[in-house]
Amino acid sequence: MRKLYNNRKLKFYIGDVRDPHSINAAMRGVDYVFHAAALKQVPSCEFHPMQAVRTNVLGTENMIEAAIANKVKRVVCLSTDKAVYPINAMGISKAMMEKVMVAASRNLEGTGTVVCGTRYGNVMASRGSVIPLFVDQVRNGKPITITDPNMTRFMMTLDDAVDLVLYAFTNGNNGDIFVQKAPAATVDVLTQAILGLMKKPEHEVRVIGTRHGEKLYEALLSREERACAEDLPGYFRVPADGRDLNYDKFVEEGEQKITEAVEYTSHNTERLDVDGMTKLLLKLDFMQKIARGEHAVAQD
Ligand SMILES: O=c1ccn([C@@H]2O[C@H](COP(=O)(O)OP(=O)(O)O[C@H]3O[C@H](CO)[C@@H](O)[C@H](O)[C@H]3O)[C@@H](O)[C@H]2O)c(=O)[nH]1
Repeated sequence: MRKLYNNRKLKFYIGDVRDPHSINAAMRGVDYVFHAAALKQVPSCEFHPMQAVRTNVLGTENMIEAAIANKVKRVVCLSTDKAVYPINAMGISKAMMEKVMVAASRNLEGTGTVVCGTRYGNVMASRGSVIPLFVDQVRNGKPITITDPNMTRFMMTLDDAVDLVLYAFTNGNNGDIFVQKAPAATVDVLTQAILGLMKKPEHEVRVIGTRHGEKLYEALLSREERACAEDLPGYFRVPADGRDLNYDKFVEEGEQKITEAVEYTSHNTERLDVDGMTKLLLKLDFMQKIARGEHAVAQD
């Protein structure tokens, strides 16, 4: 990376969020932190859950403590839709990461540090994800392996993900979690759109069944969060629950709203058809190259 970017403003450190000393050194003199370090692949976390705890939960605690100690002004933690109603180790560890962030946010008065978070869905064509996998399968003449044609996922471009992080960075109060409103598609629609762009509509497709820890659909907001989320143009803001442990002080407000609220999921958001999915795919440099028959490498 140092050679690739060749920019004197960039400094690279060898370290690990699991090692507090290494991140403390990297945070000296830093104003802002975007915390993206994570074990993010669902099946591998399923087999190694404690590794997910070490990086995603304890690593976040280390990072926030180092940020406070070094008087960092703003910290944005990146989470995932898989943290909502989590069923897999990756999602559970990210849900705990959010809890660590929100709990820390309650004790920051007077420190000058603000911590907030973002939650997003699948970043299209990110490294190790389904789009580059399907493209490789087609190129190598292998069948496309579909888990479940009816499974839906939120679809975001890398630019959308960056916009969300910058939105949180600009607008976040302590403990806020921001979610971007996003369309979704079924795996079947995604497959048809990719095959159409690669001009291989007849390519063999094989259904392999759901992988470890996978959900039929994802949620970006739980019902309880939707009831208290601020509905902003393009985004939702979930404020931290600001109550303390003296629950008897608080009137039971908001229960009616929770009954009426509906979670925000990849099944009930705007649904893309093959045309819509194709248009969205063509926003990606990666897919434009693939559609032209050129070589392309997935982004991180
Ligand atoms: O051979 C395959 C692999 C995947 N899929 C499906 O494609 C969709 C997307 O899969 P994948 O790209 O592996 O992403 P997810 O497992 O949904 O997880 C990604 O998206 C999350 C956001 O939801 C991030 O938090 C994770 O880090 C990231 O790996 C899912 O419905 C899979 O079942 C297939 O049909 N066939």
